[in-house]
Amino acid sequence: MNAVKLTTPTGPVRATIPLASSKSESNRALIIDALTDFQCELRNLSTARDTQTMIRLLKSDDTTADVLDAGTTMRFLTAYFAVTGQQKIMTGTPRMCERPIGILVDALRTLGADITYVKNDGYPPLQINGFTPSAEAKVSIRGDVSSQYISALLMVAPTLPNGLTLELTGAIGSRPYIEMTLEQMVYFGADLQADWEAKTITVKPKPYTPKPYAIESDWSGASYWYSIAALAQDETSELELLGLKAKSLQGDSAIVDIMRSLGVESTFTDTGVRLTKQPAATALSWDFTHCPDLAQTVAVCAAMKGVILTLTGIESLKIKETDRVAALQAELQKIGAELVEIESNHRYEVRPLGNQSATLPSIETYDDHRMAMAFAPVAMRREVVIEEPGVVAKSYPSFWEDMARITQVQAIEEGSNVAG
Ligand SMILES: O=C(O)C1=C[C@@H](OP(=O)(O)O)[C@@H](O)[C@H](O)C1
Ligand SMILES: C=C(OP(=O)(O)O)C(=O)O
Repeated sequence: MNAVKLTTPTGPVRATIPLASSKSESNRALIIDALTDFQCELRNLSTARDTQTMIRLLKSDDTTADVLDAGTTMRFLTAYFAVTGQQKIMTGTPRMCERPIGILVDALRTLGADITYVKNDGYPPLQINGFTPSAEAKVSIRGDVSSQYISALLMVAPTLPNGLTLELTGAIGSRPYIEMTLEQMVYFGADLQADWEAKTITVKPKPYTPKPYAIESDWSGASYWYSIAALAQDETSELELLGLKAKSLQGDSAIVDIMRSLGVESTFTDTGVRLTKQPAATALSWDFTHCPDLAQTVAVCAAMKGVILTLTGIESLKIKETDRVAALQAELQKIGAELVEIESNHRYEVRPLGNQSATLPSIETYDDHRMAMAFAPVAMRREVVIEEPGVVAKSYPSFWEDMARITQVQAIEEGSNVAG
């Protein structure tokens, strides 16, 4: 087995963490840059595999674009290649080919794209054959499956001859990601209007203006450090996370509010944010509709702290890198907690059972970077093994190097006994 064993630190946990930059902001900036013929100067692009894959595919003349496991790369490039009239086969990992894309393909077809499915209707791989702009400039689209379809359409909208009006139907999930898209578009000169009451977004046809753009550090990646601060046993522990701003485009900056209840105080500085410890609540309810990527972090943190956590808005977790609800249910048991469904597909509860087993827990990661990083902070309370640690490369390649700043990260070779 390929794994890492994490040791429990003795004494206060103190470190300055550089963090990866946001793959969400990076991938949007890259699409907009491509639409300006690569005239923007993008600074601090993410080293995340999802972003590096986007860079590689934007430069490639290959007819097959393999996005690996990168959801934004799949959705954003499908819209970009379609409206720029490129012939491409879009594919990815087996899991990517189980993640739905029919809602985006239907919308692009309405706008004039010729797209066919290579295997299963509604799922990658897809073949993009060309684009004949239709007179239609209005599209209705569901808002409750993935906001990435909406962001993908919005970013290409200024290049359409008649612009685009999107009518969002049903509940809207991950809204801060749509707002991030709109803010980046406006920065690059887009003319648009969003009416959240009427659930309508209108984008005028108008070319983007090339400009320099600097990407912020990743708040989703920061969440693991918040969990580490919350679980650190020494009350004088202190972490500084570099490159984060109080006013962020990223909805996952909600971790500041969530972690206040779990015992972490945030102080913003000129260089980032300083985390210190404060008393924690014994129970917490949180709606993750608009910050789904934080759910695993908070669930594991609550389980280890003995906090009863009620989670709502986690339906979309089932169609991400893995079924994250099922993965959490299986792995939380190994650290003496359970994730119980209270109300069908809507309300869940993390119940810490308080019976930590003496056996060293070995956490499976299901090809999901967030499973690895969400469970790593367990090491603040007890030794833990994280299997297939390389999964972190999707969003935060230097995660284990950063972990080594605060604790011992021991690589475990294939076939060795981890029970020691
Ligand atoms: O637009 C984005 O950058 C993202 C949107 C979210 O996906 P959904 O909109 O599918 O929830 C989030 O989970 C993902 O990690 C990144
Ligand atoms: C869901 C995620 O990414 P994507 O959907 O872009 O693969 C994530 O990073 O947690």
